[in-house]
Amino acid sequence: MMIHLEKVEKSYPLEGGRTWVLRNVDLDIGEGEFVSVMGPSGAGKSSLLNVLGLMDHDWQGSYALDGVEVGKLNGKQRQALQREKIGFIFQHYHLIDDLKVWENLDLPLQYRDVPAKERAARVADLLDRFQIVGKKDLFPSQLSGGQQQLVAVARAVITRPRLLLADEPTGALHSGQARIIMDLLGELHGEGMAIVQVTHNELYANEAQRIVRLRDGWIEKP
Ligand SMILES: Nc1ncnc2c1ncn2[C@@H]1O[C@H](COP(=O)(O)OP(=O)(O)OP(=O)(O)O)[C@@H](O)[C@H]1O
Repeated sequence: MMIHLEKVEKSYPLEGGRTWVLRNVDLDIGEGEFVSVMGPSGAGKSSLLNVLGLMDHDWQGSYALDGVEVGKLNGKQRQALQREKIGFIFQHYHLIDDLKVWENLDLPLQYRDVPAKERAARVADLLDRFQIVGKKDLFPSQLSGGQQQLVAVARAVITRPRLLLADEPTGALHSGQARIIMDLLGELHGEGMAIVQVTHNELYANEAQRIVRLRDGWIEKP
């Protein structure tokens, strides 16, 4: 199992008690599996993704990623594991405003010491695929919302992570752009990448192999 969650719980303190966000979550995701997470607003979908992506470490229970018990790692080890294995598409794009589009794409490859020639080839390939070659020297603020989301998706996959976590990757996109992203997710899955996508769209959810439904922090039994 690539991901093994057992009795994962998350809550926030609230006057006089706690508000629960994840309840007793047991979840297994296999190597290379493509899973959709659905559920009403506030059900805990983003919270679950943050736990899976090691963005959040303030939870109880057990989470093993490739056999490594994540709760036992310190901050530095968590960051190293995250960098090694996980790509994240955020709901808000988190692009770096003072880097040009191509520099935003290049940066994660620099972190991983990918040689310059290979970096340039991968950046060119994604710009081409996403039909944003003409935007490569612009800054994020000079792009439309949909274009920014495309760049964010490109940045998340450019390092070819083993696990891709996508929080509404098509949320701000018109259907043509959304199709480009869904086709890309399908291809990456075909190449063996494990993908967990949060979506409100039943059609896109069904392109995954399995749908996990959350409600009030609980996983609904199928
Ligand atoms: N810092 C916080 N303090 C208290 N409650 C929080 C905090 N952050 C999130 N929550 C609560 O956690 C619950 C789950 O939020 P989460 O963002 O995971 O939901 P979601 O299913 O992703 O929703 P959406 O579809 O609207 O994005 C919500 O009820 C939210 O109010």
